[in-house]
Amino acid sequence: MLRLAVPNKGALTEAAQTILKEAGYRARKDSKELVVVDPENSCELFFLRPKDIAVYVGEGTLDAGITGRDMLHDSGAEVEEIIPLGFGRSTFRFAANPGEFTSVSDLKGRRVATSYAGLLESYLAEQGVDARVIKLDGAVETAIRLGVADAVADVVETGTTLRNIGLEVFGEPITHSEAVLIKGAGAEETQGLRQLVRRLQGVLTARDYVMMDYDIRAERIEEAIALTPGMEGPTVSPLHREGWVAVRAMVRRKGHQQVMDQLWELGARAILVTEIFACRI
Ligand SMILES: Nc1ncnc2c1ncn2[C@@H]1O[C@H](COP(=O)(O)OP(=O)(O)OP(=O)(O)O)[C@@H](O)[C@H]1O
Ligand SMILES: O=P(O)(O)OC[C@H]1O[C@H](OP(=O)(O)OP(=O)(O)O)[C@H](O)[C@@H]1O
Ligand SMILES: [Mg+2]
Repeated sequence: MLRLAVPNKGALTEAAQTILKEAGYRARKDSKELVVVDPENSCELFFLRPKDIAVYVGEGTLDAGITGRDMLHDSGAEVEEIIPLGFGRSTFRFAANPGEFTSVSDLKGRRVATSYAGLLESYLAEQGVDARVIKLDGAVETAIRLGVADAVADVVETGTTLRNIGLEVFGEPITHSEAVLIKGAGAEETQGLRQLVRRLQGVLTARDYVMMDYDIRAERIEEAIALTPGMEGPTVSPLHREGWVAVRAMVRRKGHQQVMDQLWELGARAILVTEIFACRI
């Protein structure tokens, strides 16, 4: 039985559920369901607070989990990243009233509010800056206006929250984050976990690629293959038309319209693009 931790609340919840569903695992019926047993996949899904997930996985009570990279660093748990999952992208940054600070070294002796104290403390120590860390649970941006802190260190995605309260980022980003699949540091990858990883990689590839089919004159095939090299090499089949071949290859979704334009210029016709629903590469 694979025991997997999934965020039950917050920014990662919906996307984590979607990717697991696309990978063939059972979804929960409503947000009050805390454990879902999925006998068909020999899996139990535990819906937990995203910040607690690294702790459970690090303690070895759960085999794997989906959490944010920033959260896993913050927890200090003995876990390792298996694969990045491509959603929940954010940066973790300092912010303050405009013009007040320009770099982390300006924070010496000042108060910095955050809900990621572990991450912030280790960054400040690394930078050799002695500042006071004020631990808050959330909505930390307000701490400056309320006089509890001189600066904040928080998750920034679009920057809207900061703008709304009149704060500006300063200094280098502390870390870049996205959702990741984690397991206990040095823990053995069970058959169930290997299957989960393969399925998730399949979903990620299916999201990143499209399938492209086209017909082209045989003498232009090498130029066409240079544009659509595929994974192992494209499938080239004879066409029931003298001097023409049919080509099928996986192409990166991003930029596939440009590839179609270039193929058209080479004389390719009947260029079709279809979604890949699932795959194992
Ligand atoms: N607006 C956002 N856009 C993208 N990712 C985000 C955003 N806010 C948070 N994240 C990321 O999502 C993960 C979980 O953060 P989230 O804010 O959901 O948890 P939390 O603060 O513990 O929960 P809650 O906000 O419910 O108290 C983190 O890795 C964080 O980087
Ligand atoms: O740059 P933005 O797109 O505005 O996103 C960043 C905001 O999103 C998160 O807040 P969340 O909703 O999780 O509330 P919290 O602060 O209580 O955790 C984060 O803590 C920031 O406040
Ligand atoms: Mg939050």
